[in-house]
Amino acid sequence: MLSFQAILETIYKDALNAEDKGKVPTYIPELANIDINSFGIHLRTFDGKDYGIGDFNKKFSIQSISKVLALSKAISLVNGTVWKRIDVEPSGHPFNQLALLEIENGKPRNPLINSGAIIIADILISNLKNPKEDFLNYIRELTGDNDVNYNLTVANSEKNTGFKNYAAANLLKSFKNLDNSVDEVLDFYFHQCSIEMTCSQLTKAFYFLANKGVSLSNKNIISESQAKRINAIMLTCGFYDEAGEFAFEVGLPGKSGVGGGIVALLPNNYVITTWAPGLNLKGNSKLGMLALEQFTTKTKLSIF
Ligand SMILES: NC(=O)CC[C@H](N)C(=O)O
Repeated sequence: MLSFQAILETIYKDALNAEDKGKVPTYIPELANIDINSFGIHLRTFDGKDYGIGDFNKKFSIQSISKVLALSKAISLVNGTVWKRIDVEPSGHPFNQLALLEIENGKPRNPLINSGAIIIADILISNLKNPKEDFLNYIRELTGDNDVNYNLTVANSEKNTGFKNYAAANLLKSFKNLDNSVDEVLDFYFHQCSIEMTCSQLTKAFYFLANKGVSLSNKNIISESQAKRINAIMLTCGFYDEAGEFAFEVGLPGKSGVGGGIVALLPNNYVITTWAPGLNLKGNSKLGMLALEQFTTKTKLSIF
């Protein structure tokens, strides 16, 4: 097999030549300004090596990738409560779809679609002393790097335009599945989505999920069984109505965000992050998916 660096270089070159790079999202105005030609990949293997190419040290908006870290924090605080309020089934629908939520009486299909993540935000607000500060510190600790911050312009941009998230939170409230006020929960949720990180920071932050719940700095974040379950949820729900396609093409648990990032991992083996801001019609990074499909095909390192 070629070296990991050589494989990343081939994938990188091929992806840059792709004719269709997808489209940057415009529904969050701040994200529409990002250069569609940005592209980075970062890989960390369990023998302690790491490999990067392109814009892997440039910060981007992690958006829905934050949902996995918020879920991990909530589970570490109140495991049982989470599953009384949210299900663990793929939705087969876009991340911000509301119809199912109404039909299913305010119990979101899973914690990685917006309605589920809004409940996780509610749980964190109820259980953290200083929610926004504590959550940011949690991510800094996972990453081993204090240079991780909220982007307040992006958070405000979403606050002014996130009408569907307001609708979801109001629906949850009407079904009595939201303890705190709609405004307070969405303020936290928009901040959480606005966090900016690089590919290499995200690879570090997600290490504990590939490592039985133990972080890069050897701290027990969640139990081995909880890590297994979060990976199962990423595999079945991490890409909304494209989760099947991602499992089919790539074969790894992972999570995407509309900022163009994707983090994926092979337990006990590696964590990989890609960033390419152009999205496909389902809201997942077009080149990121292509690159990861190539990576697991060329290395034969997937869960299947
Ligand atoms: N898929 C995403 O990354 C969506 C996150 C975005 N902040 C939203 O709520 O719409």
